Amino acid sequence: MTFLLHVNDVDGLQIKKDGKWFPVQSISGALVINIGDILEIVTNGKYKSIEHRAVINPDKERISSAAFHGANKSCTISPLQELLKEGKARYKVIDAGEYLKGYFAAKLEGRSKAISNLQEKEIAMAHARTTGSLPVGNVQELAQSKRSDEQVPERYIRPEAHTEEVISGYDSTFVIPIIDLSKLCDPQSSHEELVRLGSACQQWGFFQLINHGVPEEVISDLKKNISDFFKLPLEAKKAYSQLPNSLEGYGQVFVVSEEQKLDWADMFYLVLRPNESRDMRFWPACPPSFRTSIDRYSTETAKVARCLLEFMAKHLGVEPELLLEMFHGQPQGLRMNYYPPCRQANKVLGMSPHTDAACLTLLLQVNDVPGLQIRKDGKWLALDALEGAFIVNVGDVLEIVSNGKYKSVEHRAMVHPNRERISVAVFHRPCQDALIGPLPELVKNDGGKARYSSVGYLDFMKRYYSAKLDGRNHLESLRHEL
Ligand SMILES: O=C(O)CCC(=O)C(=O)O
Ligand SMILES: [Fe+2]
Repeated sequence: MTFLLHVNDVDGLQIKKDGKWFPVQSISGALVINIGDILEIVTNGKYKSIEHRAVINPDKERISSAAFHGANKSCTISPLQELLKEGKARYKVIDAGEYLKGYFAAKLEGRSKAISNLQEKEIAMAHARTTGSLPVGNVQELAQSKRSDEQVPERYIRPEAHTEEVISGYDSTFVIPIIDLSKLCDPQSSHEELVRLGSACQQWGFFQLINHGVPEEVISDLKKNISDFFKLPLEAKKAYSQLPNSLEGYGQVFVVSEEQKLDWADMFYLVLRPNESRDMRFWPACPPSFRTSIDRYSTETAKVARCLLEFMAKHLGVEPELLLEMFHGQPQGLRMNYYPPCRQANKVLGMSPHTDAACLTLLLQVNDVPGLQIRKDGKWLALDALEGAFIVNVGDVLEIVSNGKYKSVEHRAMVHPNRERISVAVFHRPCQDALIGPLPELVKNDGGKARYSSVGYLDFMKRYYSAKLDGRNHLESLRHEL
């Protein structure tokens, strides 16, 4: 937004309207306010950034003063998510710094080329890649409609699902670490447990968290509500279906092309924190206690995540505030994953190999059906979830922020031949305007070597979704060769 002041009350400003130039008659003492390119993009084109120019007065000098209110150079510019609910994104996502470069380079071409270049022409696919998922059929329904001797559709057949070696966690060298939060909090045992926590994040990227302090009934209420929700008739669940261009609600994630192979699962995603970003339309009203149990679970898991981040900062040797300020308001999302049974379980995948984008994920197995596998030394390791423990894993953001000390590890989910499997993950992410890059303290300790480029969080997420099916490739694209 620009505020223009006519310093000596001589007019000369003209704006282009419907292809013609119109003079602006200034009112003494008033400011002329105009919308700039960034606001046009952010409002998804609802507000207009209009071309204007200044003409010279034959007799009088003219002086004006403009105050520009711009975007922070480190943020990412894109249409506001809220405004995309009913429609398409009309502009691409871009870093403010990049945008300004394009702006000055194209400055002399009127309505800056920078903004026209950002206008989306063929938006449907591009946008599915950044935020939404292409619609695909409901897998629970598909599974129920199949006779036992019927083949699953070709799009679900994954030859790679069972060609790689899988080891199960009975060999003690392959048991993922167990971290005790009560020991971390107890001064007597804290140091020793902190060393174990650090080593789990560095060597494994995964651990199971016990004695985490989340009341048992908070967990059991949520588990019961989730199981009951997925038992509802399809129509009742579909009341919460994802809208185009959004991941929130009931549907799928990561489907970005019509050719792509599909996962044998349905998903339900909700934004939980900060509280003001909750969209209650998507919060199931059935079972009746569901909303309350999600809310309580959200509060409790956010506490655990904050506590873990503080200990991780301590282990990394940085001021906890430096890490925590990226997570101001503790943004949090929740995903329920429903994997129907599949007679050809050994031919399908519940969830393709991926890393989690967020900083820290807390995962619960809702029923006692195993299926999670993590990549360890080039093999897949099947994980045995401990009753009552959270499976915690380091996401991409934490790998980057820790300058590569902590590892974001690939994992996938398998399907059971005759039992449904349900899991629920809470993702703790940085604020929308955070710049994702290695913490300067850690870079300093690493002899000044930043192992990753810094990018705005939204730009990072765009890369994440578009590279989703390539395992860790989006992370590799940010990694510096050192
Ligand atoms: O269902 C699982 O065990 C894994 C789920 C998962 O990795 C995710 O939701 O990101
Ligand atoms: Fe995951």
